[in-house]
Amino acid sequence: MSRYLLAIDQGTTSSRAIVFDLDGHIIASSQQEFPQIFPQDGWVEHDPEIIWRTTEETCRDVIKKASLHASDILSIGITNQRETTVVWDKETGIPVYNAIVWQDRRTAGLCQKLKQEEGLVERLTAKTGLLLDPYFSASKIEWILDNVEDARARAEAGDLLFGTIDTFLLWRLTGGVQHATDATNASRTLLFNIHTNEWDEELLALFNIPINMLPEVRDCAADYGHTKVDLFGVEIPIGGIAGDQQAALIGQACFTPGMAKSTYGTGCFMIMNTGDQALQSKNRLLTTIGYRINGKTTYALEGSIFMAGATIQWIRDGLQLISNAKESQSLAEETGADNSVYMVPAFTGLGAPYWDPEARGAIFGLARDTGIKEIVTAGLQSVCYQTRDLLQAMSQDGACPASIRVDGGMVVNDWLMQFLADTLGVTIERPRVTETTALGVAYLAGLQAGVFESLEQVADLWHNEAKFEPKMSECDRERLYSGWLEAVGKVLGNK
Ligand SMILES: Nc1ncnc2c1ncn2[C@@H]1O[C@H](COP(=O)(O)OP(=O)(O)O)[C@@H](O)[C@H]1O
Ligand SMILES: O=P(O)(O)OC[C@H](O)CO
Repeated sequence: MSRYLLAIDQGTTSSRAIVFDLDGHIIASSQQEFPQIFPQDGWVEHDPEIIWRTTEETCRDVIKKASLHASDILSIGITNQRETTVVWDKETGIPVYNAIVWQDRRTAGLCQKLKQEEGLVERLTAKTGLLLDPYFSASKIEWILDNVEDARARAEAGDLLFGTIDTFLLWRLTGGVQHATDATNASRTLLFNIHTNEWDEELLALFNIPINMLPEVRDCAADYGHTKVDLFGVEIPIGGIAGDQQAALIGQACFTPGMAKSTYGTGCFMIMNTGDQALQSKNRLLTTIGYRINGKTTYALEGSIFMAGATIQWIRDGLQLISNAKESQSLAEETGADNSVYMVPAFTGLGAPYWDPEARGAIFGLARDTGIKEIVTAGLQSVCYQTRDLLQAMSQDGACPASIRVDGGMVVNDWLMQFLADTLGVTIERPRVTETTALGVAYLAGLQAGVFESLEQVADLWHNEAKFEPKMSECDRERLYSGWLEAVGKVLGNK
């Protein structure tokens, strides 16, 4: 009998496949990192064939590692790096260009031009909950159609399809049968009206995108078809899709308005459940679809930071100050929290609440005795200060979480978690399973397969592993944070 759920977690730096049992325990996992492509300053691409290959290989590998047969998998869930855009040929399935990654800023000029139109930004925000920024898919699709030879003509003739990574993988997994996405991924395109749950014709016209390129939008737990038989030897149903940050909201069981999670992977994304209310931020946070289940939309408020773990990767690979990310913890322990070096990792601009695609990174406060450990610590601290920026913005919007559930690759770092609690003045809760993104979409696949009856049943499976309470004095907290605000001010003013 089938007793397992398989989650595909296609992230920015790696593809992962994880097998869970029906109580949400990890049975086996397989992961492959893949290359980032940086063709020009501010451009970030992935090779979609490598995304597909690593996904396929990790799925096969994890089934083998778990000593299972593919027929033991009850249902598959797909979760993905979100706004990343792929356009491919409907007949051949071959992408016409590399995937343009969410971090890519090449369309900053285009967005800037559109911003001149009176009232447009307000209208766009009212419909989509987002801002007019290169982060989202719309301007990336337009760029591909305008810059790849014949792409526009082929798109208009109905020969090209667009998808975020979930949609591209679904297309490949089902052998070109399913061209669909879920409401959370659709809500990140800047083309989807989050109130009516429909693609928006005005926005499609604005970005010159033919509607026939777009996938059908379904609930997060829905029938997404099944894998083609020659992939794993049997057809496996696909029952869940959600963008990775929304999947983490589900994996963290944040099902009640006011509950919040913050994920620390390549970037950092803090999301708070706002229930059936699409709360519009006055502080440049995003209103987004948290999940849509049984046709009912739950909204969320989101703060997105582009550089979290990627800052540590840069310190490791770019500066070569450390040989692995783990070393950052002992170096920070040596330095201590009271570090007068500040790093503003605006390598691809600044996200929420600043939204400045032109900003670039800087390190401030260097002294004669500054060494590797202070710079590495400043990298870790930048992640916490940026989270505080988000929390302040949320509080000013009247959304104030009492505690924050954390997950993602960075949260194994205890020093970072304590400094986060100190910087925010809020309790940080780390769950037993920190692979919450994969877990969330496994839950969705399980809901669709009838393993779980309700979200309440899923919530009972969440368990705390560690709690970090704020210990720093108010005075130190504010002093250190004001140093950060000063540093960010210089970056924003220095263009
Ligand atoms: N002990 C650690 N301390 C700080 N950062 C870490 C640590 N371990 C991993 N990281 C960072 O976490 C990130 C990986 O997290 P992950 O959730 O796998 O990312 P993604 O899903 O975005 O690919 C990397 O950027 C890495 O630098
Ligand atoms: O790949 P991650 O985990 O850094 O997540 C990327 C986000 O979905 C981008 O919005």
